Amino acid sequence: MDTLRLKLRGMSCASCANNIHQAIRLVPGVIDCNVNFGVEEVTINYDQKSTDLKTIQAAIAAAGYSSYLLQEDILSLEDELETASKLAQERQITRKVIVAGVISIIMFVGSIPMMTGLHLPFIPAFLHNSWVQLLLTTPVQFWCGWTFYINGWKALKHHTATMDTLMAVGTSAAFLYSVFVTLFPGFFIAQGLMPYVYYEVSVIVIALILLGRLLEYRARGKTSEAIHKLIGLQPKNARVIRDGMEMDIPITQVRINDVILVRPGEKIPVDGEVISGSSTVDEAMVTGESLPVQKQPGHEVIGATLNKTGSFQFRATRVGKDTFLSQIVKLVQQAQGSKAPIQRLADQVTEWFVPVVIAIAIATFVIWFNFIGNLTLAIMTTVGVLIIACPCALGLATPTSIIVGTGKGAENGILIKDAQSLELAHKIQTIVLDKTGTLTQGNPTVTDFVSVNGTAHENELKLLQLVGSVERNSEHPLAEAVVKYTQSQEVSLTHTDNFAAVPGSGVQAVVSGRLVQIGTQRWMSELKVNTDTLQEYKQAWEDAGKTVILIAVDSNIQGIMGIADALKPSSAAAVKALQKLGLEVVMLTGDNRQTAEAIAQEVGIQRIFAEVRPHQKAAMIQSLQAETTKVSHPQSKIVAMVGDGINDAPALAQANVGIAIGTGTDVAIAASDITLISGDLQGIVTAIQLSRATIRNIRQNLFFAFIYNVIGIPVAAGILFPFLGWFLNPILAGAAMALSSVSVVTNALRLRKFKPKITF
Ligand SMILES: Nc1ncnc2c1ncn2[C@@H]1O[C@H](COP(=O)(O)OP(=O)(O)OP(=O)(O)O)[C@@H](O)[C@H]1O
Ligand SMILES: [Cu+]
Ligand SMILES: [Mg+2]
Repeated sequence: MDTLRLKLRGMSCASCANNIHQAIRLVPGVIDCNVNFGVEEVTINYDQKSTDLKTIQAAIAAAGYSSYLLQEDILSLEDELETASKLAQERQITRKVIVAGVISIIMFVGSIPMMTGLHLPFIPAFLHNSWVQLLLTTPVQFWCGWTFYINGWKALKHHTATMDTLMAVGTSAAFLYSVFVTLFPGFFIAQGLMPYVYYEVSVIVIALILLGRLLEYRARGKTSEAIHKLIGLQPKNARVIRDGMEMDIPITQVRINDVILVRPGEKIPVDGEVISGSSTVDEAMVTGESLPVQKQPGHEVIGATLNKTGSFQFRATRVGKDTFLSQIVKLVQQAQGSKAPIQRLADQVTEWFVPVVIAIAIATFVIWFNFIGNLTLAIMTTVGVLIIACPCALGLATPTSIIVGTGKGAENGILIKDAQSLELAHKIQTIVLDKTGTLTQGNPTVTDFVSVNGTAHENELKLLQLVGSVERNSEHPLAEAVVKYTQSQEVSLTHTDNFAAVPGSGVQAVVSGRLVQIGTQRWMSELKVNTDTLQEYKQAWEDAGKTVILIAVDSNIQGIMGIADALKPSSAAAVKALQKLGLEVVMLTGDNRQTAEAIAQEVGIQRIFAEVRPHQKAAMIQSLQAETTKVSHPQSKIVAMVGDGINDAPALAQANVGIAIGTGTDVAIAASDITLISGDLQGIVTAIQLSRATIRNIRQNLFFAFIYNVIGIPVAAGILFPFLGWFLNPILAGAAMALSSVSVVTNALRLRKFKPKITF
């Protein structure tokens, strides 16, 4: 299966998105596709054996829309041609709005004496002549309103209808009716009807709808502000040292392994590893981490972050579309193009909307004309229904909020994989935190070491040599800490045989013919190693929240080590904030129960699952999900898992929302639904707050979008006429339509003001 992302052109409302969706689905070999009206993009999953880009593009073209492949290098903004065509389009709409607007005003002013019955000498009477009005209306109808005809026709050819269809039919009806009255006034007089013309209906409605589109178009540009900011972070040039020469080159020419010089106050151009010099770097724009980070040789630097105090040289490790920034941008773009489950309802409504509306319009006409016999009212109510009914705001309601919400997340160092995860996050009931690397800094250090054979330096060193030699083979963070410790004691490590790691228990190997085993108390018991002599140390260290590992040589206990891993400074506050949000916070760890309890107490967690083997972690999540909230209404709980991404992957996948902690550049973005770029747990709180704010915003939008239609259609159809004597003037219907899209997008833009609330 292959995935393809195309930019789309020519959509005017959600019905268009629906049409494109249908057209692509019908291409043999397409597995599924997702058209996003908000970002004007489509994501297509297809089988590359049975179809290709050309066929799919042809299908889109046949449906009346254009498409082109998104650029490989996402960091370069849309190319100039694209920007120019966008500007030209905007200018064209603006011109039409002005023409339609000016003519609207003239016609409105011209009809004042007629409407009010006043004699106003400064308003020339000829303005109300129907032939003059016909002359004024024609350019608006057929120049300003031309796109409605074009798009309506395209849709008709595919046996569908869109907003443009409704607009074309609606305004044409008002226009043609007026032309008929202008030509044959006698026909109406003979029937006892006044020969009124309604040219201004068509003109003003076209002006309003175009104005609405223009405002919506502009506002929608602002929804992706966050991503433009991210892209704009990338510096243009890099100062590389090649063949001993310093030179400034464009960032696109930087290659892997180039040595790059960065001076104080400069942006770091690409990702890399410091080779000389030192400095502090402000990474806030990428990781969300507000404190500057110390950098020394061996440390990784992230492209687009800001160098503060010192100068240094680094070796480029990732360039172009592989940089961390590019990955973030790509991820955010994908998330913005994805569909939130909450949109399903809106989609279903849109799918049925246009045919249903046309049916209501016909019914309205038939009732007013055939049963009541009033042609004028019949025409006006039908036009009103056609104009108020457009579901365009409905198509914007969800995507615009999602675009702003995911962008806002990225600004705060929270990468959200798709709209679904963003939506689900506000429903989380239980949150499971991994201990090591999540609550703690993940920088374990050996703090205590005791050997059974007393403290004679000689004996200690001998044992350390065995321990270090074995642990050198292991990738576990604890092993790293042990090796570091042995190095600090200047023991030389030796060769080992038959190394084996027992996940969740420990490691073993043979060193100079002796079997060395290092691991948990439980494992020692399983191995029948008596550890009684060291219990006192074990108790004391575990109570202090340290991880204890025992060392056995040839099945005899030889030593014990205490390893401390400091809590992240933010952990306790974050746990408290999560509990305040009403979530149950649970700790999950492979470590010993006592150690776990000590840590849990420090951060304020009551529920602990300790000594959980790596392969059991996913099952633990499953059992938490199975816990039901109410007995009468069994509903599984929404559980989030927070882990360091790599070894917790199965648990992250099992959880409803998997949140990975990715510190610096080592992010396992793919494994999780949400990635906190900096290790700060406050990010979880922010993510949940953001999810809540976004969902609230979407609900408001859906309300705004629906309310106009729900109230507008029956009123336009004339339901109130028998009681109050009024129906919705088509002009008001046009105003309501324009207002609905604009109010939805404006409301979505309010989300830009989202700020994480830090609670203590
Ligand atoms: N390489 C090793 N050397 C010594 N002990 C080890 C090693 N690997 C695992 N252990 C022992 O097994 C225990 C469980 O390890 P595991 O990797 O499952 O969890 P963890 O990393 O300690 O904690 P968490 O689940 O919070 O990440 C460790 O606490 C340690 O006592
Ligand atoms: Cu509309
Ligand atoms: Mg671990």
